[in-house]
Amino acid sequence: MQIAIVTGASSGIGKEFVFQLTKAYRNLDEIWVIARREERLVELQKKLPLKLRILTYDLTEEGSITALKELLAEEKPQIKVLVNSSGFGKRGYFEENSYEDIKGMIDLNCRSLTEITYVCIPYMSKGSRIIQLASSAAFMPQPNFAVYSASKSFVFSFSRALRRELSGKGIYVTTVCPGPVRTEFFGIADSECPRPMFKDAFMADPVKVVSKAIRDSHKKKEYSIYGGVMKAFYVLSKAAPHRVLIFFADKFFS
Ligand SMILES: NC(=O)C1=CN([C@@H]2O[C@H](COP(=O)(O)OP(=O)(O)OC[C@H]3O[C@@H](n4cnc5c(N)ncnc54)[C@H](OP(=O)(O)O)[C@@H]3O)[C@@H](O)[C@H]2O)C=CC1
Ligand SMILES: CC(=O)[C@H](N)C(=O)O
Repeated sequence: MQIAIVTGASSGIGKEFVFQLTKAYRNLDEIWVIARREERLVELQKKLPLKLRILTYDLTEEGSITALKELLAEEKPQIKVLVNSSGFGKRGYFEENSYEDIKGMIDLNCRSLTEITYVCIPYMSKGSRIIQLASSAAFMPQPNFAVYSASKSFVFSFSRALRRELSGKGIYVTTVCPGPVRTEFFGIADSECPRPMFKDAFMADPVKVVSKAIRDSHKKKEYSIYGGVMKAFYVLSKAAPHRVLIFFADKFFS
């Protein structure tokens, strides 16, 4: 059985991946979709011809990835694509964030992504793809979004090294680093601290971000950055001293 696995499939970027993978990978037998909101996943199934395996997991809960591991051992599928899209961020100064949110960001964005990748690799082979959702927030430390941006730097760093390690097996890892994308993400992220207004000017369409990510993954690209502004930001984050960028980010953009 050939499958794709998509985490964060109940909303936003993950959900869009499910739609677009159905068209981009014609030989899939199933897409395994992971999120907490089962009703959303059931609704998604109604819109798709391909069978979805609905896995209602809270990935921060002990045992959820063990359940996935056991299911993989039982079904022994060939994983053609893994998309790790579950994630959340909470804006605000570190000491003002609740520790529950801080721990949750690290747990979901870093630990669960790492563990899912680990349990899936044994079921991948030459030509399989891993698509990891990092963010443009990975490019430099961001005051007022400190733990989120650090969690995404982890994803970016881990995934680029993993790409090298897996290249001998013909498994390709692409890290997706979007700027702001119009999804439900901001309902949670901005609930206690509004986002800087300028972000609204760069809000991208998830359809375009995902379409580029799938194209870049097919081209075996190391990373996928949608839009000229975010590409320029990436170059700036490489060229300018982070001390200076962090100062301006805190003063004008937090
Ligand atoms: N939107 C943006 O501007 C950007 C987003 N990103 C990244 O892209 C990824 C997707 O974000 P986006 O689609 O925008 O956000 P959404 O809020 O729209 O989707 C987040 C997804 O993660 C799932 N999720 C959240 N918590 C858990 C949990 N504990 N266990 C299992 N699943 C969970 C949600 O499902 P449910 O609630 O049903 O569990 C949902 O499907 C994230 O990693 C985000 O950091 C990167 C750059 C920009
Ligand atoms: C939420 C994100 O990850 C985005 N890159 C942003 O900085 O708004």
